Amino acid sequence: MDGHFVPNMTFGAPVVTKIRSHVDRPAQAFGKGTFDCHMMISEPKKWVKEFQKAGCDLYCFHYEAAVDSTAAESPEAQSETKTSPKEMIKYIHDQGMRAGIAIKPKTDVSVLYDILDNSNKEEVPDMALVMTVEPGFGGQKFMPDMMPKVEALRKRYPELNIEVDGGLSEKTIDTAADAGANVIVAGSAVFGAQDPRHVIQILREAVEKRR
Ligand SMILES: O=C(CO)[C@@H](O)[C@H](O)COP(=O)(O)O
Repeated sequence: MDGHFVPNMTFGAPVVTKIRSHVDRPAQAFGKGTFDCHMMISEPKKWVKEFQKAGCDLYCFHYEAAVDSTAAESPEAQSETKTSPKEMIKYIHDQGMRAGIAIKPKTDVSVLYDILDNSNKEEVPDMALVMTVEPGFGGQKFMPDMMPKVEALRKRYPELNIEVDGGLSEKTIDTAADAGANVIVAGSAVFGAQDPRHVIQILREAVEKRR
């Protein structure tokens, strides 16, 4: 979080470097030890190389940060720092990382279809993240009305990694897993638990039993 794309700030690459020094790299894609860095930032391209050096395995940027809504009306207003989603994905792949693309709650899921249907695999994301809260703060309430987006993606892309983030817990996991989510982000439910391992196990089993 950069305090600009979202109204809050979190840590950057130095903290990722430090944690990486304690966690082995995953043996395979999405394996144990995967560092999935969700970049809630306005200039996602700027930090790709730095996060790659820090030990990030999957760099997930926001669709909304990679398109410039002012460009259609006024091409000269387009910021030089904007890079299209397809270019972003290729750039992330070129740095040896997997790529994820995230959408905020107000963004229609159909914006992802063109990106996912691309025949050039270098430009296709390895994961789509459907935000189930407005990004910016942990501890918010899960938005079940985001589930049609997950269902639509799962129906159209049976093999796609579909992540959900925001308000996931033992109470909401079945709704998300039923819709087709298979990558689960949980903050409060895990870090606030007396037995975090147990919560992780519940979340993991909910996804695995639907495979
Ligand atoms: O980062 C955000 C939103 O920006 C959060 O969604 C956390 O990543 C997950 O936190 P909980 O909702 O699980 O507390």
